[in-house]
Amino acid sequence: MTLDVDIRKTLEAAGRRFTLQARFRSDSQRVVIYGASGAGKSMLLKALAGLVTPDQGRIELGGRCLYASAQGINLPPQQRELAYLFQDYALFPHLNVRQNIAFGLQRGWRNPSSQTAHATVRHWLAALELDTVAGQMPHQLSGGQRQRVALARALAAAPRALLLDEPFAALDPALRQRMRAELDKLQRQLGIPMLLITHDKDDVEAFGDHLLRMEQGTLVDTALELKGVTYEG
Ligand SMILES: Nc1ncnc2c1ncn2[C@@H]1O[C@H](COP(=O)(O)OP(=O)(O)OP(=O)(O)O)[C@@H](O)[C@H]1O
Repeated sequence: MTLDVDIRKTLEAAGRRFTLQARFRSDSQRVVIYGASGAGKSMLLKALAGLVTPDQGRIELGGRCLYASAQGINLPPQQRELAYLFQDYALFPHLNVRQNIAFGLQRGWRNPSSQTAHATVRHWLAALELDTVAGQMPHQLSGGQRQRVALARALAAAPRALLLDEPFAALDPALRQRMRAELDKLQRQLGIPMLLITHDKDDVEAFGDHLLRMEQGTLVDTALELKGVTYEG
């Protein structure tokens, strides 16, 4: 699936100005955006998801226009069919594992029953080895389990692509390695395109089939750099 992005956004706060400029095109199933803290990675991911509106530009995924300032197109997040995995997983603390996953299924379904036994929920509980903790609340889970629940909730909605914000940052080093291997396997099984932002070189090695570097708000396509193509931002 081709992701085609050309956006610009300027933010100003306390006399400081930050400009995000991102232009890239990728057919890769595994895109990694690498950069230091504050470089603008999260802002780019949020712009793709529809959580931040660029000042100008366009975003296309698989030939479908998600945003185009010139045409006044700006699909709301729920119509973009993208799953967003937040750095802290953002699980609903008052819902158990089964309910959290069910929440991903039906937009606007605010209160799924605790006995929800929807086939899709069962599928994702099994796929991510969460059967035994299905009735537990998020605070009763380990870090790795929490991440799996967030992934299951994201994937239950059958998104067209998965956006991951520092997916392993909240885990201790040993678990990080294991969860990296699990995500690697899952992504290959599902064949779902994913775009991951990180400042961790190990994530780049594991998932960076197409690597882009974010530097002070500007995106540099390392594939083009290697080919000697000048990037104009
Ligand atoms: N609402 C805002 N108003 C003004 N500036 C902002 C706002 N939100 C973020 N910024 C600035 O935009 C820049 C990019 O922030 P962003 O969160 O995208 O960085 P990041 O690369 O994801 O960093 P990290 O890895 O620490 O999450 C930062 O310098 C930040 O200070």
